[in-house]
Amino acid sequence: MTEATAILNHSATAPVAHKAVDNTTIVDIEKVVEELKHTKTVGKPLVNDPKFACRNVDVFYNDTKQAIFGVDIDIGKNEVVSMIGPSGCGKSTFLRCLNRMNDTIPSCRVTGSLVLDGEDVYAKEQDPVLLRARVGMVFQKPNPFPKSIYDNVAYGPRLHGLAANRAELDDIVESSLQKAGLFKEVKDRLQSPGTGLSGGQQQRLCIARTIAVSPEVILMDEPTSALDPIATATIEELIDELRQSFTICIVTHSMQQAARISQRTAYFHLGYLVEVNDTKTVFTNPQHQLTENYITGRFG
Ligand SMILES: Nc1ncnc2c1ncn2[C@@H]1O[C@H](COP(=O)(O)OP(=O)(O)OP(=O)(O)O)[C@@H](O)[C@H]1O
Repeated sequence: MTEATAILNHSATAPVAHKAVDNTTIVDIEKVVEELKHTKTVGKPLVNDPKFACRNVDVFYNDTKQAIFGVDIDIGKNEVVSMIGPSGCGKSTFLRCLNRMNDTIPSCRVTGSLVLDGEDVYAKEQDPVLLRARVGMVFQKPNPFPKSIYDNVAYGPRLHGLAANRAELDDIVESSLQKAGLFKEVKDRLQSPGTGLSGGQQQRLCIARTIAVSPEVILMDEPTSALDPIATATIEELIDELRQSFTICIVTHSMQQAARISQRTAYFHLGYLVEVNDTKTVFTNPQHQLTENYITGRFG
């Protein structure tokens, strides 16, 4: 158990002071917003030689609702960054900026700069389909295509012409299933429907499908929230292995999960990026009062 996890476990069993509604726990949202407007993100939002460099990112829905305010953050190579914060604070909205998934929401507008290995993700010449192969995404609910296990994984390589022949495609399918920790369980039924697998297996199939196009970054939006603890543990182990080859950003509601799997953790609040730091620091010595309130369960 990591120190950060131990502290979290302790706070989960500590007296639940946060449940008492008294003057110390009532949050004056307007005051908080006013403060956040004038405060820079604390901790270590930037890294040397980032994979992703995001600067002054704002996101609007319907031009009237601003969901993300001036976010500056780097995502380092081969690191897992967790994004945590209360419901509605903008974690998923920000994650979706990284591979332009927000383009699929007509009312959504993103401004600022998001640079992947020196390339502007929002440049006119950027093809979002190719971008999403480089920056893959795994969703909350496993969403295999209504196709065989084999065809789920082969879908992306076929679309992007990554295999010259059937043998190459077979190799990509097998190695992707291997990396996703699923091959042994499905090798004798590759032609069976992907939807016939258990929830945890389906999520690993979706991870295999993402890996099959050799992405550089994998975005995960609450990838284990629909899974039982055993399937969750399997995916968490997998994330740790995948970090050797990929950069990973994960949105999670589980602080224990963030503590277990990520090197840095980013705390969002009301659309502002309040704090980013080494995961251990965030959970053992948070620098911002709002982060501390959240991790000790005062709100969220
Ligand atoms: N398609 C949309 N249209 C309008 N507003 C939206 C849309 N999607 C999200 N929002 C709003 O943007 C804000 C941020 O939402 P988002 O889903 O990014 O938060 P979140 O932190 O991921 O929340 P949760 O943890 O509950 O999933 C919220 O106020 C939400 O209501």
